[in-house]
Amino acid sequence: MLSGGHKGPKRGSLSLPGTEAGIAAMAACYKGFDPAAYLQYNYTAPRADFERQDSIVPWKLGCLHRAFTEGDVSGEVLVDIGSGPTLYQVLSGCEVFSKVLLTDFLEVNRQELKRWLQGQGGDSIDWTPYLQHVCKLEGRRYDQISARLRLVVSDVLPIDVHRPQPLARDALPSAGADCLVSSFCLESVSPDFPAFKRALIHIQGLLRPGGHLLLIGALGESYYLGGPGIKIPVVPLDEAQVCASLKESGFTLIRLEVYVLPADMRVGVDDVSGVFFVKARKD
Ligand SMILES: Nc1ncnc2c1ncn2[C@@H]1O[C@H](CN(CCC[C@H]2CNCc3c2ccc(Cl)c3Cl)CC[C@H](N)C(=O)O)[C@@H](O)[C@H]1O
Repeated sequence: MLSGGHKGPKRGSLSLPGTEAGIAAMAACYKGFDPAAYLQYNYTAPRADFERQDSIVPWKLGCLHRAFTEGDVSGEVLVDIGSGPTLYQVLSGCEVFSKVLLTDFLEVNRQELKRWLQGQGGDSIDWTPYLQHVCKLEGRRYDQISARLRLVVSDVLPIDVHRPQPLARDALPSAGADCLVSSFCLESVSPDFPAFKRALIHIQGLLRPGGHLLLIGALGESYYLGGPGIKIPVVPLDEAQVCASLKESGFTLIRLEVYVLPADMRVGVDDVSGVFFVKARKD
């Protein structure tokens, strides 16, 4: 109960003053997000150096490749939560699923993805090295993987993980998606740890029971640059908080892998110290 006998709103609702203000403040931070700069910061060398085993992007692609192809992940519908202007998250998944949905909060990011999918050129980044790397991992042909991606990615939808219903109602089958992938989203869009945990519960609701969650995130990060001078606060997480949040939101952890950033991967665009990869299943 709030002071003075005033009956406060029920716990965990969006209408808690601090929560609503914090979520609005995060949305305001994202107004200046610059997809081209963001891609430059995180998706070129050294963070995306395919000649280096200890580069972040090859590590992420390896985790996703193993998780999608070890035989337990199956179904029709894969949703990527908070895609940003990137599609590396679904390169392995697009071979397993016949319907892939990309999602983001910002129109500028959705436009970036739609542009690549239409194949008319003018992209902010050349995804060729990414597709070639995954082809090598999976023994697939380059022209086959890009055609497959354009075939199965059926939409790029707006999403807000702070809403109990993050997607439009008709976006998914009534049973939910068969698999979710989400990379660096929840901790980078939440004002605090309670909001991170609520967002995890919201996306859990998008998944059918027995469906899989492949979650990539930052450890020990407090900010990142979403563009020149666009400093976005991040909820600093440790492994214990990640594992506890998964358990609390109705997931069984299958595997947790951790990558510790070598010094030369710290390039001044954030203060992230590690990256986690989680494979989990909805109870
Ligand atoms: N309410 C909201 N609801 C839903 N989605 C929202 C909301 N609000 C904002 N978004 C959207 O989330 C997306 C977060 N986005 C940037 C953070 C990553 C960044 C910072 N942390 C360390 C790190 C990063 C990137 C690479 C590497 Cl290697 C590292 Cl270490 C992830 C994009 C993509 N998935 C990626 O993997 O790069 C963004 O596109 C928003 O538009």
